[in-house]
Amino acid sequence: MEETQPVPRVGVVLFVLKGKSVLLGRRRASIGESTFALPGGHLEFGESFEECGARELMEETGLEMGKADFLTVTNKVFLDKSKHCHYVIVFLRAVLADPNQVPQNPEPDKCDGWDWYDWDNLPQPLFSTLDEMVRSGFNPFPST
Ligand SMILES: Nc1nc2c([nH]c(=O)n2[C@H]2C[C@H](O)[C@@H](COP(=O)(O)OP(=O)(O)OP(=O)(O)O)O2)c(=O)[nH]1
Ligand SMILES: [Mg+2]
Repeated sequence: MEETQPVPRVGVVLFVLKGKSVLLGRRRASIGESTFALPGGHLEFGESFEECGARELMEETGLEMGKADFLTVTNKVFLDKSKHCHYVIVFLRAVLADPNQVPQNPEPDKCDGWDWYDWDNLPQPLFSTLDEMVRSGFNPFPST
């Protein structure tokens, strides 16, 4: 039988911003279990980064994405417990199509729920990639 070699995967992750707040949810997933993370997921065949971000946001929170811009990219190997993965993650900054939309939690097996958190008072623990970005001084807000 042919053996499948592990390969790097591409993820698209969103900093959804509202005022000075960012949308986070506590993960229920093997990587980053119980940590606060941004919405996002795996890029599917043929998708643009924006299409992937909008699809993942809708699937995970029921929210409709508005304008989105490229922010940064990371290249990270996760050696979590028994699961080893390698991700290239494209981070987008996004706003909601309608800022009055309220996040839902259609995937309760994957997330405890979504809420807005002040950037200057983020919850802990943060998902490792996000934690590293915050510690390095990364700021997703547009410079005025
Ligand atoms: N959702 C999310 N993923 C992140 C963040 N930072 C980061 O490096 N990632 C990486 C690790 C994740 O395993 C990978 C893909 O995101 P995900 O696990 O949410 O993927 P998904 O929604 O498609 O999940 P699934 O359907 O496979 O369960 O992106 C983050 O803040 N949020
Ligand atoms: Mg996800």
